Amino acid sequence: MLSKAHLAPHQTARNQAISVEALAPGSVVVSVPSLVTALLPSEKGRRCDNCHVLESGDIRLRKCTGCAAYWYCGSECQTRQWNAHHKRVCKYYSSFVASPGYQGLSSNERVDAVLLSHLVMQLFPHDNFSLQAEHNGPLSECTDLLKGSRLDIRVPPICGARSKTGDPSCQRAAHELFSRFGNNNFVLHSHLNSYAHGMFPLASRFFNHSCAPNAVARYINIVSEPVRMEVVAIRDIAEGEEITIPYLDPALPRDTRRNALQLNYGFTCTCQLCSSTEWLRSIPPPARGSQELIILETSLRMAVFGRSDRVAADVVDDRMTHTIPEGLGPLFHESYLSDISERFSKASHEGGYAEALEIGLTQLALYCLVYPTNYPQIGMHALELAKTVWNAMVSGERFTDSGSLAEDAKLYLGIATHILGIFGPEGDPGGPIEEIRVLQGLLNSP
Ligand SMILES: C[S@@+](CC[C@H](N)C(=O)[O-])C[C@H]1O[C@@H](n2cnc3c(N)ncnc32)[C@H](O)[C@@H]1O
Repeated sequence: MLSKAHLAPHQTARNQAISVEALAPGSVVVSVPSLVTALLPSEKGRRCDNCHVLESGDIRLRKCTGCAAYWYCGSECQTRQWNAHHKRVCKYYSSFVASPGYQGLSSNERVDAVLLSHLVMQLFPHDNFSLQAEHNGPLSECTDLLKGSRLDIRVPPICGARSKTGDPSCQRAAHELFSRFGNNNFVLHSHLNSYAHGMFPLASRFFNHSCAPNAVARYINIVSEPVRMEVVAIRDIAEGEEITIPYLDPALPRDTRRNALQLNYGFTCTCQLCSSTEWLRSIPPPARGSQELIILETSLRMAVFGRSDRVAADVVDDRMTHTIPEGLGPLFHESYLSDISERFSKASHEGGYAEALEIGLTQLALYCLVYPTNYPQIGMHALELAKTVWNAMVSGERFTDSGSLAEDAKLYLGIATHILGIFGPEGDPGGPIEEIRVLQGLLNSP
């Protein structure tokens, strides 16, 4: 039992997390430390390998002199990780990453190979790879997790003394643990950008998936402490209601989500988004710039904002429920969202602000339909729009209705403030909440 949720039986998922009290948006349902993590290769040397804080003016990272591949913010983190698993990894790490077995893996698989190595070395410190776990210990927490449904898993090589890792009992233990990776592990993020993979067995044990979740995960980095995962309510959750989180991006097309959930987790999603969009077929959108596409995009903005040229402040009203109008099906094809995201990003960074603001508004309308209310990505996009409006205001680019630009910026900033305020700060210092504060100052200055 967690303080705000308890486990109850679930028809198909074994168990589910049920709220023991009414929760308001922004409430932290659970805060749990990581059992084990591994940084993405791009983050090595930028973050402490143990607590994952970023190098900064105040924090200087020092290399492990043994392997020259792990970095620490101080002796506390270095000692903790040494005792947890690094003393059994350090000597073998450089030959491990140069080995054909590791080199043949994709970048995600490489992170999981390192994560598995950390886990095995941590759980079996005396090379007794017995799976007979102590009740309530970390090994039993791991083996208590449901196994994934994939039959084709290929257990990656693990880093450590060859005489130990090649031992059949070690291989068996690695297989048992790895068979739970795909459907239980998490990708850690800071300001919604991924930086590591990690295991949080207690959170895995509790939270089922929904494409229309009422909670999301955020990650908290504190110097010299294990990264914490917090599950935060994004809307009102009633006492007795199931608390769910998204296992994948709900903005992915319905078929893509369903295939991925079936393949990796072995279930068919029956959430409100999946069941209300059964009619959606994969129809490609009309060509970019065509009249048909302009009509569809205008209808989309009308459906969400009640007008096509401007955002409506009440898109963040928790009582608003948006249903996807049937005629807009082609805008939910997988090529469309990636196309407009790319066009918005290009136009908002390179100028051509009028175009950026129109595409960005359409993207916001799409997000309001596919994401649940207060989903952090809606807030992040509203912030990008507010910044783009600000850039447009100071660029000197001429707009037919430039008088409303400052008002638009405030509307977008209001949406970002509301949603990202509920999500709260995550990961590294600065980030969107700081950007909102700066932009608010600029907009309010005379
Ligand atoms: C991280 S675990 C979630 C906790 C799990 N219910 C338990 O009792 O341990 C993930 C597994 O739960 C099940 N699951 C999660 N969400 C589900 C859903 N919406 N419908 C059916 N099964 C689900 C799947 O078996 C999936 O592989």
